[in-house]
Amino acid sequence: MEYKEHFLKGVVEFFPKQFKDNRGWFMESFNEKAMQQAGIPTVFVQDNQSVSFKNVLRGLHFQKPPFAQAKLVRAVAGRVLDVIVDIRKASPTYGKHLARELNADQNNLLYVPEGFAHGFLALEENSVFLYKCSSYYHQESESGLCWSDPDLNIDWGVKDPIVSEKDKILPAFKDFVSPF
Ligand SMILES: Cc1cn([C@H]2C[C@H](O)[C@@H](COP(=O)(O)OP(=O)(O)O[C@H]3O[C@H](C)C(=O)[C@H](O)[C@H]3O)O2)c(=O)[nH]c1=O
Repeated sequence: MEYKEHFLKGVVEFFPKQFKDNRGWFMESFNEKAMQQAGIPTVFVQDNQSVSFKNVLRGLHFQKPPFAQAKLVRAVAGRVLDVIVDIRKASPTYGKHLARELNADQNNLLYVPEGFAHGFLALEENSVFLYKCSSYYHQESESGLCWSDPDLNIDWGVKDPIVSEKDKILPAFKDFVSPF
């Protein structure tokens, strides 16, 4: 499977080959060997799926160690703007973010290591987001950062997304002490 390493260390984007014929198309959406070839040692234990109306923004979320999660994320329907923020204190790209469109045409997948806050904006109605996690959900370990934080300076392309009450009160980056 073709892949590309991004400037944030450990972040890899995969581009599965689509086999098209007169019935439609086929692709391998996950292949452990492809992960190993990209130098990713992760074992996944949980799949998550969410459906979002257009302009829904979920994030920026992470689980604190020892329940930190690496994720392999993709849009299986619609389009999303996926954003990850490096919150690894010792990283030279601490506080920097990557924004990538994930869509059901390209079927690109993004591998997000532990130590990143993650969120996405649904660019189309009923965008279906499917992702693998390397640790189980642990509600008490959930944390996050404010999606519109001025210091993170993320251009989401929308001014007034639909955000959960929980996400509306996530902390500012300037007050943040990373657990990574
Ligand atoms: C994440 C999760 C949630 N839940 C329950 C808890 C709530 O009752 C309900 C909705 O959860 P939440 O509002 O946290 O869902 P999202 O806002 O989509 O959260 C996710 O959004 C961003 C994009 C992420 O990267 C994380 O995986 C995750 O935080 O599902 C579970 O039962 N298991 C789970 O693994």
